[in-house]
Amino acid sequence: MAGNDMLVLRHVSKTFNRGTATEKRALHPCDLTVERGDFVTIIGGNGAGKSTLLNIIAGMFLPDGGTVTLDGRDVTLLSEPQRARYLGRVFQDPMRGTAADMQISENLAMAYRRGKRRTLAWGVTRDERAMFRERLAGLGLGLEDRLADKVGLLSGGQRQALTLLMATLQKPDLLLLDEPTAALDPSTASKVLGLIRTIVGEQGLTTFMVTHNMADALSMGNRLIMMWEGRIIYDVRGAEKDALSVEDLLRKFEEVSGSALDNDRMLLG
Ligand SMILES: Nc1ncnc2c1ncn2[C@@H]1O[C@H](COP(=O)(O)OP(=O)(O)OP(=O)(O)O)[C@@H](O)[C@H]1O
Repeated sequence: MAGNDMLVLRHVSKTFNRGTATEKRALHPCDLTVERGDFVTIIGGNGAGKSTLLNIIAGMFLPDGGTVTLDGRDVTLLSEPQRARYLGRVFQDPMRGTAADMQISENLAMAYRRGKRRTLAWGVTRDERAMFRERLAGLGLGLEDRLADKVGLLSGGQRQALTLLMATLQKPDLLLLDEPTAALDPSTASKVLGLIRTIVGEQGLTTFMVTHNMADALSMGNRLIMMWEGRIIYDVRGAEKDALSVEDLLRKFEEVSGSALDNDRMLLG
């Protein structure tokens, strides 16, 4: 394997409810190589297999066949908690990434200690607190003065920003963003996208971002993948991606699928 490949999927497939009336092939055998530092945006209609792909990478469930290799390690059979130390994840639901009844500093401490040997005494050290304050200040949301506040007091956008910070506090091999701004109002969404851009850029993180917003899929990242019916039908990067418009994406979708993109949630930007 080339040393620059961060994630390699080989013939990864997934069928739900096999052998029953509700059998659903969510992912046809799929091959994908993601280079270190790639920022891949993923678009596609409802049920195209985007979340299935992310969930297989995260170890939420095992593929029926194929292998997942992360930074040279075969992680195909590793459980989700075993994989968690290599991955950072932000979900669509702002409630999911953080513990509401714990303080901001405690949430950050949990993220910071992930994968390390637990210390016996619970409690946030003075050094950690200073580091958290500095990192929170970088978000530009005033959270650095609210370390002792319970996370449940924060707005959805603040929680997503905090989840993003937690997911990247220990530089992950791979950052998985599953529609991270879909539940936010447009101005908050654009702030969170700005933070994603900054943090990913600063750390040079290898990143996947599922989005229903075509304009965001075009403006973020260096590579774009389009999915349809459990297949990757378009994969474009660099200058070729930069030159694309939303209309180009719609045309591409029609060309490959033989149908217009019919999706209430698909935002054309
Ligand atoms: N746990 C599951 N059990 C049964 N079927 C599932 C499960 N998860 C996903 N599916 C089915 O697999 C297909 C792909 O779903 P997936 O969630 O990956 O699509 P998606 O592209 O993320 O769609 P959306 O944009 O609507 O979230 C869909 O038909 C879905 O109903």
